Amino acid sequence: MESSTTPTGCITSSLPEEKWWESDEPLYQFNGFWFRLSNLQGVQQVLEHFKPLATDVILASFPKTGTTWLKSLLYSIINRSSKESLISNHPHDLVPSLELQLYKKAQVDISTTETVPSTGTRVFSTHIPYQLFTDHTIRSSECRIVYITRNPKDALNSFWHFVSKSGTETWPLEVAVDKFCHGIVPFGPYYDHVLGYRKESLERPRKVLFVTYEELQNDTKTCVKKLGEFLGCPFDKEPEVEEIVKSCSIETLKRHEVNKSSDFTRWIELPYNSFFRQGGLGDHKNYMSAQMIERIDAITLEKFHESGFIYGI
Ligand SMILES: Nc1ncnc2c1ncn2[C@@H]1O[C@H](COP(=O)(O)OS(=O)(=O)O)[C@@H](OP(=O)(O)O)[C@H]1O
Repeated sequence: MESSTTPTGCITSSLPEEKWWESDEPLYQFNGFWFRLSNLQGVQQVLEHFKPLATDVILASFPKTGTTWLKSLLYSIINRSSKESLISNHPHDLVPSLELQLYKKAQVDISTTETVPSTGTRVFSTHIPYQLFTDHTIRSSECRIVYITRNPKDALNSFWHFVSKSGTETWPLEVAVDKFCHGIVPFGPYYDHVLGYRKESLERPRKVLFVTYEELQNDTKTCVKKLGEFLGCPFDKEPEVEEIVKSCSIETLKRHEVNKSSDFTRWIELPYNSFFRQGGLGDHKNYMSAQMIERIDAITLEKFHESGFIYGI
């Protein structure tokens, strides 16, 4: 879809607005998706100015679905010779977010960015929904995209913990569930986000690789090999795969001083340690009531299963 409107001038004046979480800024709906104002400005810059190179690798995700994990894996796979840099660098600094970087750099030429020095490959992340990209940017480029998704209940549970921890007030989980079910969550609706990339991965499997947090969790080694093949750097030594799996595990990453730090990350004004909680599958069961689970499952059935995607319950 060619995005029809671009927010310019008074960026939000004509956009639908919704309260998301009491202590946070409101969300604005732009071309069917919800954004914080600070995100929207970055998204606009990317949509207007980002020109991917054919060699670029873009990690796309809905928030809280495994972005940080996949950042460390992609960086380590592409840049195998300097895996040790994960020890002193946070994955979010090694693989910068497109929308946050462009926003902060205020249109400075992004081509000067060095992300993976040993190969020259640039690796960026983005939470921008595929539907928003125009034919002139990522869609027509030869760049490769790896999309990660996660069970919606675990993703929302992770988001809720993240938001609750960063604010002064508690955010009732029932409110978070209600907003999520209405699609009102930064970069949401979650379901449209996932389906946009999934459709492209089915139509253009050499361009978009679709992976899930669950498959990564259940068989990290196989996924790492699949990523290597997709990125054009397949593995021929099993120990190399094993080493990457280990060095990118949440247990290993949590031990690095940089990831224990409560300082703000370079691009995102959030503490380094806030991207590592516990990881794993099914933690939503410890927080969500049966009613909340039922409600999300009903929407998952309607949105995913009815469109042929059996996932998320
Ligand atoms: N290496 C590794 N392995 C497994 N899981 C990991 C890893 N790193 C981060 N995490 C967990 O991923 C959740 C955060 O999601 P994101 O990284 O997508 O967050 S963000 O969008 O970048 O803000 C969040 O999940 P929850 O623990 O369920 O909250 C993190 O703990």
